[in-house]
Amino acid sequence: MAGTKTLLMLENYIGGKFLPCNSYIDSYDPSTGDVYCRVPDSGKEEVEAAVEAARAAFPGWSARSPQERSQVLHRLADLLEQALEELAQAESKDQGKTITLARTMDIPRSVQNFRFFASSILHHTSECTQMDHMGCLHYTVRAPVGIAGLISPWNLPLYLLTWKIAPAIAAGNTVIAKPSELTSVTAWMMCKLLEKAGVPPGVVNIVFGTGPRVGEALVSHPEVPLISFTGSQPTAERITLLSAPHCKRLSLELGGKNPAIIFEDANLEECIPTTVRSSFANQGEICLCTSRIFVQKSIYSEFLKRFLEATKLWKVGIPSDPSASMGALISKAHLEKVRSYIKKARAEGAQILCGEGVDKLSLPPRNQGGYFMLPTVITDIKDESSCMKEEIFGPVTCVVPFDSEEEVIKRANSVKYGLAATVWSSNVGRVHRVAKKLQSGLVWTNCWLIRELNLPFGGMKSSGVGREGAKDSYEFFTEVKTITIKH
Ligand SMILES: NC(=O)C1=CN([C@@H]2O[C@H](COP(=O)(O)OP(=O)(O)OC[C@H]3O[C@@H](n4cnc5c(N)ncnc54)[C@H](O)[C@@H]3O)[C@@H](O)[C@H]2O)C=CC1
Ligand SMILES: N/C(=C\C=C\C(=O)O)C(=O)O
Repeated sequence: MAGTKTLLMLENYIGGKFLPCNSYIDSYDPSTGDVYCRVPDSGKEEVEAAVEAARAAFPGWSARSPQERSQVLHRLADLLEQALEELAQAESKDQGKTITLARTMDIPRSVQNFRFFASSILHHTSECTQMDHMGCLHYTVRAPVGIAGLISPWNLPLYLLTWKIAPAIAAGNTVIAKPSELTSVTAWMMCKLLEKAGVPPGVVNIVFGTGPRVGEALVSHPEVPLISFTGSQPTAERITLLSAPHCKRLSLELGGKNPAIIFEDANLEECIPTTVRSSFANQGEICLCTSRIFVQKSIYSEFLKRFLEATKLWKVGIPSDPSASMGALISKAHLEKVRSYIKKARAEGAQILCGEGVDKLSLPPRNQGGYFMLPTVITDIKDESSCMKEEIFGPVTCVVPFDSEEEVIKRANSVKYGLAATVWSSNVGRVHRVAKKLQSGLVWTNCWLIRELNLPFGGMKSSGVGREGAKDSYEFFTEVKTITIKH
């Protein structure tokens, strides 16, 4: 355990108060491998306190009008925006991502999440049907469910946490959120803004700590009727199991093994830089990242040559370097896991064309213990290989050739995941046809990660259960009732 003198010490935020914890976990700076922060190691006791606070806050918060709640969300968005630079610096240090990505994507999107749901909550309508022959009118009303349990991962820390908190409180719920123990700092910083934004005590409670301790205490608590989770599939299975005795409502956003399908008529000028980005953005640690690139045979050699050239320009640097395209991976354990996939691929006879084990990484002496690796491109690999089947969640992508449309759809669909696919072609008919046949909750054609927050976001098959977005999140975070009036 590290000495505590110079370390950043986080506290839980419960009932509008910062509260210390009995025990703490070390949190590492991924760019150096040094402990720099200590995170509360909360458990059942803290969840109990948070439930009490959330329960007490619920009647007042849920009774406010959507307009009143919307104003609070707008104020919070403004305060986050004012603190953008400070939050971006903190996110980059805590997660290992580049400062540029934190400044241009993570924190702006966190701000947008509050603004978006502050607006969308004002525009929902309910349903009404007539049954004149029975002299009846039927209509629906929606009400917040109660205390929402929100569990978020380490890859897009504030971005994904706010994507859950914003719709939950906009709809009138109170929440208990548990960020990843690996990246808790920006959630704690946001807590400092809640009172000023006008969020009443107990509406947003944040308990820090590990999944098995505080995560499970939250999921198992009988007074938390709904859980929204983003993370890995094995954890989702555990959450499902623990929620089953209480019949909880679950939203599960899980992993992907996302294909990019590149047809011979693709615009390679646009396709290549976008596919480099979709493979390696945020060190490949986004569930939407491309990890299987299928290229039509007639352009395979040209694509591979140009893709490799572009990948080699994707600069790995320390997170604070504004010219870096990629920073450090989240943890030593994760770096080792990602490297193990490359080892396996090599042992199976695949070719590693660039990156890990091929090129040399150059880092300042202070960062030699950081969790860095180069973007890695694998080829000559079989569809059955674990690199082509399992989520690696790192800067590794496989490039393989295909012949026909029918063949590539079958191969793209041949994994257990179904989250996000990209299709590159200038043939509009083909683009529609292929998009429709892919088993994927999201299909981007001739682009990647252009988000329309109104529309459903989520995966098929093992990539998840449920959807998030304006209407979908509203429906998840509210209980619907059908009322019949006989007149
Ligand atoms: N969005 C995604 O698709 C993500 C996928 N992953 C995948 O998962 C792999 C493992 O990463 P992890 O950090 O271990 O993901 P994870 O699924 O274990 O962690 C996500 C969140 O769940 C919590 N958690 C863990 N165990 C829990 C439990 N038993 N009950 C309640 N909450 C629990 C964690 O503390 C964290 O807040 C990655 O290598 C990657 O492949 C990881 C993060 C995000
Ligand atoms: N859920 C994830 C990304 C979501 C992105 C978005 O909503 O735009 C993930 O990487 O886990």
